[in-house]
Amino acid sequence: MGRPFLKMNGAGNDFVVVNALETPFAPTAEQARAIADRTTGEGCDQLIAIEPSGTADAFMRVWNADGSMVETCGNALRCVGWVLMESTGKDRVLIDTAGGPTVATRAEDGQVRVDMGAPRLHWTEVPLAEEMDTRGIELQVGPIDAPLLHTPGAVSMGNPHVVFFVSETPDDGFVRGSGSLIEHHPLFPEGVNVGFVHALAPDHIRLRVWERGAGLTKACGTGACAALVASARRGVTDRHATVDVDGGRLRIDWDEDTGHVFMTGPIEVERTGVLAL
Ligand SMILES: N[C@H](CCC[C@H](N)C(=O)O)C(=O)O
Repeated sequence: MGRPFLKMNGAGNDFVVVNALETPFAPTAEQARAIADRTTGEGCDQLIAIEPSGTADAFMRVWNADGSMVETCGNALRCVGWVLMESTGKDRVLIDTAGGPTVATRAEDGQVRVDMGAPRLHWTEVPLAEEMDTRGIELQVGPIDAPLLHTPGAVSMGNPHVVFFVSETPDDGFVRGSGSLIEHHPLFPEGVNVGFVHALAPDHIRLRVWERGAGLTKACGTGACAALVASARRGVTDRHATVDVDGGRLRIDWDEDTGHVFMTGPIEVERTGVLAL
């Protein structure tokens, strides 16, 4: 018995989305990895399940391409928010995740806005393996006397992020080489998503991300949120910025009153399919 799914993306970050509101969906890590495989499976950055929730319109479960189950996924929240709003006729839906509750609403031009909640900024919340100032942690890559990368910010959006500030947009080789090195660095007990911020203006960032468990992706929603928060904390940008990622453009706002981070961006339904589980 096959399992229907929607193939979707948010700014190019792509997902296989399974509606598990009526029928449970519990793939093993190996099955999740096989689905995500771009050669022999459906191919996606993350596998997503929309599950029932006693406290929200739905619970969103996330598996990375490597089969690991993780806390949350910003771009997928926008896609799942769209699916739920379309199916219920609502303009606002509450989506719970292992990284905390979020609210999705319709935005202009068919885009979806998600309230990602407040960033978690204490070293124990990222988490880090030792106490550090998360505005600029003691981590460097490359020669001791001339590091290629150093003093990044660290932020959790429900999932762990380290954010480096670079003076030019890094190429694929640099992102892959340094990202894969840092993803499993012992300073990050739960691993980490690695962002590279090239600040173009106080309200404009170019961002590339090496994702924990998925590698170099076209966009990372929580990564864009973490990048804006880390940049604002360092005075590199304001609290409101356009974030250009490989697959498109996101708008990130770190609200002064609520302390919540809002992400607005496009969603796309690419196709439907059936999983041969
Ligand atoms: N790789 C992330 C999960 C997906 C995040 C990303 N795709 C997003 O849009 O936030 C992690 O292991 O925490």
